[in-house]
Amino acid sequence: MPKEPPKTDSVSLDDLRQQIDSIDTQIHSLLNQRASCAQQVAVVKQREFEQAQKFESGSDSSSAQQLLFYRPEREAQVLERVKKANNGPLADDTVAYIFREIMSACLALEKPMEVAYLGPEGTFTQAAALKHFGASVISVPQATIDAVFAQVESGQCNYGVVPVENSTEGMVSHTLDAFMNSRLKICGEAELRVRLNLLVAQGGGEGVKRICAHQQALAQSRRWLDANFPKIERVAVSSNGEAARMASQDPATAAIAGDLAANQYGLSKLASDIEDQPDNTTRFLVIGREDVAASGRDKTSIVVSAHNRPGALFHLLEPFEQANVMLTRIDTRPSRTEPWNYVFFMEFEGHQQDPKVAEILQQIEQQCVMFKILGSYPKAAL
Ligand SMILES: O=C(O)C(=O)C[C@]1(C(=O)O)C=C[C@@H](O)C=C1
Repeated sequence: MPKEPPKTDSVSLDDLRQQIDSIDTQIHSLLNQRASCAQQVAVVKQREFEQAQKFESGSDSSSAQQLLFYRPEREAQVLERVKKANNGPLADDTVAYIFREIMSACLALEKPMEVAYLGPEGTFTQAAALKHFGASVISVPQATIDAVFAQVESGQCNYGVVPVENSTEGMVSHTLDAFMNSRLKICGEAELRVRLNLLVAQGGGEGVKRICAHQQALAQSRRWLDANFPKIERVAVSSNGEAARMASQDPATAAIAGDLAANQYGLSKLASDIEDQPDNTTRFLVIGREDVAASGRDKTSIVVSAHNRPGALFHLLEPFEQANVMLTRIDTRPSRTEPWNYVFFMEFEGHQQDPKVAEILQQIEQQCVMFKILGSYPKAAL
C-alpha cells in the first residue's frame, strides 16, 4: 500500500527545496563514497587474482583463473536486499532500478564492460541488455544470434544477450541451437515486458504500403493487424530495429517496434500497445565465459540427450519429483546428429553447487548419451 503523503500545511516550497538540496548533497557524497569502495574492490580483485596465479604456476593445477570484475551473484543479492529493505514511498522495483544504475556506474569504474546483443540498435534485446547491466555498459550490436555467441567466445565482448523465449510465440529455437556447439555459459536472465508500437517517419502515416517487423513481432500483433490493417502487406525483416531503420528512410514503410527503436530513429507512433496478449513478455539470456557463484535465488540450465528407450523422458524427470525441485522449463529440439533424434533443454530452480541439485545432475547424467550443464545463474531480479 502506498504511504499517505506527509502533511504540508506549514511548509513552504522554498523550505522543501532546501531540504531536497541538502539530501542531494548527502546522496551525492554517499554515491562517490560507494564508487570509491568499488574502485578499491577492483584493486583487491586484481591482487587476489595475481596471488592465485602465482600459486597456480607453482603447482601442477590446470584450472585457468580468470579476473572477474562483474559478479552477477553479488549484483542479484544487492538488488534483492534493497527491495526487501524498502519501506517506500518509492516502489520496490523503482528502488531496484536506481541501485541497478548505481552498480552499473561502479562496475564501469572497475572495468568498462562490452556487451554484445542481437541488434541493430533499438531492438528489445538491447533494451534487455541495458535493463540487466544498466546504462553504463558499452552495448555492441550484432547482426545474428551466432555473431553474439562468436563475439563472446572470441573475447571481443565480455558478455552477450540473446532472446530465448516469448510468452506469446514460444522459444527462440536459434538460441537453443547455438548452445549446442558453444562452450559459453549462461550467466543470467532478463525479462522484458514487450510493448509494440506501429511506427512511421515523423509527419508520415499517409500512404503506408507495407508494415515491416521481425516475424515474432508480426505474430505477436497478428490479430491487431488483421483488424486494423487487413489489406497492407506485412514484411518479415531481420529485427524490429531494422524495420524501424527502414521506416525512418521511407514514408511508405511502417515498422512494428518498441520505444527504444522509436526514440533511436526519431519515429512517430501511429498506435501503441498493439500486441495481442496484454502481458506479452520476452525472456533473454546473458552469456559469458565463466561459471557464476550461487546467489541464493538461482536457476540451472542443461541440455541432454537420453538413451533411446521406452520411458526415457519419464526417467529424466523423475529425479526432480523425488528431490522436490521445481522444473521451470523443458524444450525439445532435433539433435542435428541423426534424423528423429532429440535433445532436451531443461531449466530448474537451484544452483549446481546445491547438494540437492548436484545429486539430480548426477542421476540425469547417468541416463544420457549427451549431457551438458549450460550454467547456474541468478533468477531475474528486475
Ligand atoms: O562486490 C563486488 O564484487 C563489486 O565489484 C561491487 C559491485 C557493486 O557496485 O556493488 C560492482 C560490480 C559487481 O558486478 C558487483 C558489485
